[in-house]
Amino acid sequence: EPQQGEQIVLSSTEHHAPGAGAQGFSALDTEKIRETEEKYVFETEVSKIMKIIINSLYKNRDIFLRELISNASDALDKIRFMSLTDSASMSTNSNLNISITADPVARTLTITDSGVGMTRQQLKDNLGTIAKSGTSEFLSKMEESKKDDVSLIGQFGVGFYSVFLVADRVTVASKSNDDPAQHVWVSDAVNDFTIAEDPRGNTLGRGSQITLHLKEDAVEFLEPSNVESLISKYSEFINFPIFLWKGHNETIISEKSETLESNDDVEEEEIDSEKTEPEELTEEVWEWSQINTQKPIWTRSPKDITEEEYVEFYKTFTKSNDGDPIAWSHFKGEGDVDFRSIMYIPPRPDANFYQSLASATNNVKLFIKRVFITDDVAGDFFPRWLSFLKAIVDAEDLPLNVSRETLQQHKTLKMISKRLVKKALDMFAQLAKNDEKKYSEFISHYGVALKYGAIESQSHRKKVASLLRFRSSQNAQDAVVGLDHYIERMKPDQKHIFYASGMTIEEIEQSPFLERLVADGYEVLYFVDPIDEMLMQNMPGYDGKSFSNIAKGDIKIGDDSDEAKAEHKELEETFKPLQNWLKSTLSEYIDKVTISKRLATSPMAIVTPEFGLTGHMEKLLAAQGMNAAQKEDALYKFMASQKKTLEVNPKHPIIKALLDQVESGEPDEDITQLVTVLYETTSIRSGFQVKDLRGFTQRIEEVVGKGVGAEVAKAPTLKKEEEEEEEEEPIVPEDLFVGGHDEL
Ligand SMILES: Nc1ncnc2c1ncn2[C@@H]1O[C@H](COP(=O)(O)OP(=O)(O)OP(=O)(O)O)[C@@H](O)[C@H]1O
Repeated sequence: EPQQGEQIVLSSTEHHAPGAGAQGFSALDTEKIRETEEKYVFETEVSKIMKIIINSLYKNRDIFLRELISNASDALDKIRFMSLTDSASMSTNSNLNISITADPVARTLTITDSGVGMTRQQLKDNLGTIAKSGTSEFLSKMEESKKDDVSLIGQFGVGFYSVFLVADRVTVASKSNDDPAQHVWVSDAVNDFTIAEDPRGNTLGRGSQITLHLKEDAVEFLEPSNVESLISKYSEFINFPIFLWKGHNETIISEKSETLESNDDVEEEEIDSEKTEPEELTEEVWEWSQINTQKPIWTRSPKDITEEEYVEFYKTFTKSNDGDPIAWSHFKGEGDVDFRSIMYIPPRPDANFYQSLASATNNVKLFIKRVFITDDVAGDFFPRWLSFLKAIVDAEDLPLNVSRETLQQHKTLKMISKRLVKKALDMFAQLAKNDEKKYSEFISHYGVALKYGAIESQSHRKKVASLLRFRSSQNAQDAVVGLDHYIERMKPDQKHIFYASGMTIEEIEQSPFLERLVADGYEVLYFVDPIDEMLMQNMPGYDGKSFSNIAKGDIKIGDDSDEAKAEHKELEETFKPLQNWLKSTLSEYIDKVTISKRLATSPMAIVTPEFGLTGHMEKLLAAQGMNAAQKEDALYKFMASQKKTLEVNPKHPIIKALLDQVESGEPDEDITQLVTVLYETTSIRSGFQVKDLRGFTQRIEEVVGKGVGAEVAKAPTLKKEEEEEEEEEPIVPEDLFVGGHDEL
C-alpha cells in the first residue's frame, strides 16, 4: 500500500501511483467513516449550483483542475504568509508544493497540497454550508447566459464545486494546524455531505488532499499526459511546484549489448541496428516530475516574455476568462523603492465597477520578495478611479513580517503607489499614441473613470484631461477628439472650448444653439455622459482655454468689429417692441429677451444664465432623484431660481411677422396662445422638460383645431406661478424622478 509520505519523494521508480486515492481508505476505514460521520445539508444556493454543474454540457469541464490548483496555491500562500510571523507553523510540513496523481484501477484523481488545510469547522463552512457572496451572482449569470458555460465559476468564489463536472463522488481529507485531528469530507453532490475524523490518522501533516472519483466518461483525466497539458494550459504561473506522477519509457542497455561493446572485433556489426536491437530494453519508469518550471513572470525580463505569456498570466491571476487585456505595462521601480510590477487594463470593467467606485476592490496582488502577502490593499495602491486596473506588485523593501494592518501605513507602499499611478497614466498615453483602435476601445470602457480622475486628482488633472476623448460636431459617432487636438484646430478668433450637453447625441444635434456655431465652422464638443457636467464644474479650463457651454450666458463668437456691433445695436432697436411684448407675456419664465447671435434657422431659443441650470442639468438632477434636503440646498435653490433668457432670431420670418403684429397694436389672444406654444416647443428643443404638459397638449389641439376648421374647446393660457401655488410643496414633483444615476 503506498503511504501518504511518498508525496514528498520527488523521484521514485515504483510503478504504482503513490498518494491515497481510493486505495487510501481500506474497507475498514470506509466502515469507520460510516460509523462516525456527521451529515450536513448543502446551503440551498450551493445545491442549486451543483445541480447546474452536474447537468451542464461538457464544454470546458477541464477547468475543475485549474480551480483545484488555484485553491491549493491559495492555501499554500496562506501558510507561507503565516510562517512569516510564526515560523513554527511550517514545521508540520515544510515542503510547499502541489502533487497530482491518478489511479486507473480505482478511477481516481488526487490533488494534494501542503497548504494551511482546514479544520473540521472550516470543512463544513467552506465546502457547503456558508454561501459565498458570489454564489447567487454566479447563479444569475448562468441563468442569464443560458450557455452552459461554467468556466466563469472561479470568478465567483465557488470554484471548488466544479469538481462535480467530472466526479460523482469527492473526498477531501484535510489537516490544519488549528485542529488536532485530520478530517474527511465526502459528498456525492447536490444535497448533502458528511464529515468524519480520518480513520487513518494524520497522514498529511498539514494540507489538503482532494480525491475525485471520476465519472465513467471522464477517464481521460487518468491519463498523465492529458493532466500535464491541462496543468501547462492553466497553471503555468502558479508559484509553487506542481508535481505530477507520470511514467515514461526509458531504454536500458542490456548485458548482452555491453559484451558486444567490449568486443573490438565486432565494431561494424555494432552499427548495424538490427543486431543491436535485441540488446536494448524498454522499461516504463514512473516518477514525480515538476510541470511548472518557470520563475514568476514578473521577475523575468520583459524582452523574454511573449504577448501570449502576458495574456495567459493575466487570465491566471485574475481568474478571468472574458477576453484579452487591452494593454499592460511591466516595469521595475528602482531608486527610493525597489519593486517590480505588471499592470493590466482588463478587457472591460468589472460588472459593478462604476457602482462601487467608492469601495476598494481586490485588484492588486502584493508580494514581498516573491512571497504573496495580500490582495486586500487596493485602496492604498490606486485611487478609486484607477481601481479598474489589475496589478501584481512585488516589493523588495518591505519587511516580510509586516502585518496587514501596519502595511497600509507603510511609507514604501505610498511611494510605490505614486509610481504606479504615474506608470498607469504613461501606459494610457502610450496606448493613445501607438494604437488608435485599442485606445478608443479603452475610452469606451474607461472614459468615465478617467473623467472621475480629472475631477478628483489635483496633481494629475492636466495629464488625465489630456487623455480624455469626446465626441464633437466633427466626430459625432466616436469619442476621439482630445482636448489638445481640439485646441490645435480652433479658429483664430476663438477664445473658448465650446461644448453642448444633452442626454443623447441626437438631442444635442437638434439643439438650436449649435446652428450658427457649426455653420460658422466652430467645433463643439458633445457631452453625453452625466458626469460631464460635474467635470466642467471642477475643470474650468484646459491649457489656458476656458470651457463655454453654448446653451449658457452670452456667447462670444464671430465678428466683434465696430461695424458688426453697430449693426447688432440697430437690430436691438428695431426689435425693441417685440422684445418688450415677449418679456411681459412670458414674464413667469424669462426675464430677458435678446437678439440672438447664435441662431441660424430656429426662430428662438432659451438660454440659461451663467449660474443657472441648463435643461440638461435639470434632467440629470431629476433622474438622480434629489431628496428634500438637497432641494433645500441654497446653491440649488439659487441655480434653479435663475430665470432664463429668450433669444430670438431676427432673420426668422416668424419673428419678423411677430414684430409687425406687435407694431400694429397689442396682439390678440390667439396670437398670444400661438406664441405660448412656440415658447413651449422652443423650450423642448432647448433641452428643457415641458412643465405644464396638459396645457401644452390642449394648446396644440386648439391650434390644430383651428387649422382644420374643427370646434375645439378653448385651451388655458400659459399657467402663471400664482395659480400653481398649491403645487409648490415639492419644488420638483417626485414623479419626475426616474431612477438613479449611479455615475453621479
Ligand atoms: N486546498 C484547499 N486548502 C485549504 N482550503 C481550501 C482548499 N480548497 C478550498 N478551500 C477553502 O474552501 C473555500 C471555497 O473554495 P472555492 O474554490 O469554492 O472558492 P474560493 O477558493 O474562495 O474562490 P475561487 O474559486 O475564486 O478560488 C476557499 O475559500 C477555502 O477557504
